[in-house]
Amino acid sequence: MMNSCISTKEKNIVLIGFMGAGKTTIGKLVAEKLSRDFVDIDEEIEREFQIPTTEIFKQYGENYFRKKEKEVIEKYCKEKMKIISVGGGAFLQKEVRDICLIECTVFFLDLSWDAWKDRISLLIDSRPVLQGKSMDEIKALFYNRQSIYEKNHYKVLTDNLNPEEAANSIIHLLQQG
Ligand SMILES: Nc1ncnc2c1ncn2[C@@H]1O[C@H](COP(=O)(O)OP(=O)(O)O)[C@@H](O)[C@H]1O
Ligand SMILES: O=C(O)C1=C[C@@H](OP(=O)(O)O)[C@@H](O)[C@H](O)C1
Ligand SMILES: [Mg+2]
Repeated sequence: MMNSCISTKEKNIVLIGFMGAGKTTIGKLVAEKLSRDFVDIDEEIEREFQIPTTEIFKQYGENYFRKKEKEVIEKYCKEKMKIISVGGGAFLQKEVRDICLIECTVFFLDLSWDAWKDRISLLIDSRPVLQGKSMDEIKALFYNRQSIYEKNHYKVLTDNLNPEEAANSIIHLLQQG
């Protein structure tokens, strides 16, 4: 069932952007500040499988993870008032882009490559897509992925914002309508 009759104020908020852009961290803060429920799609999948994402990729493969990711996103998109952080690869799937853009308010957390590369050590162990890649390959992935995030309702450049400031920017944009 589609949520097309849901008012903008009640719509889920979906955070998209490259791995490490801060979707999980900032999403939690937005949820706290707005007293809404927070859903992290990766955490939901990890809870179901009882293993981390890196293990899901190893044991079941990326295609299986993507199928599961789509199912979980479709499930939460049918709800309302949630703050949802999706993984950085979720928008690779057209069905995911379409349902999020139609049913929810989508914020792209943008970050420059220069700012992102300083975060690599925080990410390398937990992001299967980065493992075994050279810095040049990761840079190419970063730029190739930018086009999938172009379709959004709002974009927040987070280079000079701490998580709290980024969460406040999202809330400010929402309140402005
Ligand atoms: N605005 C920010 N400034 C500095 N560090 C950040 C910011 N947002 C997130 N981080 C840090 O970057 C890492 C990745 O954040 P995370 O929320 O997991 O990103 P994502 O969910 O987009 O992959 C974490 O260690 C987090 O503390
Ligand atoms: O970009 C990707 O392909 C992925 C991003 C990860 O989420 P974050 O964007 O929260 O790191 C997680 O879904 C998985 O490791 C795959
Ligand atoms: Mg995350």
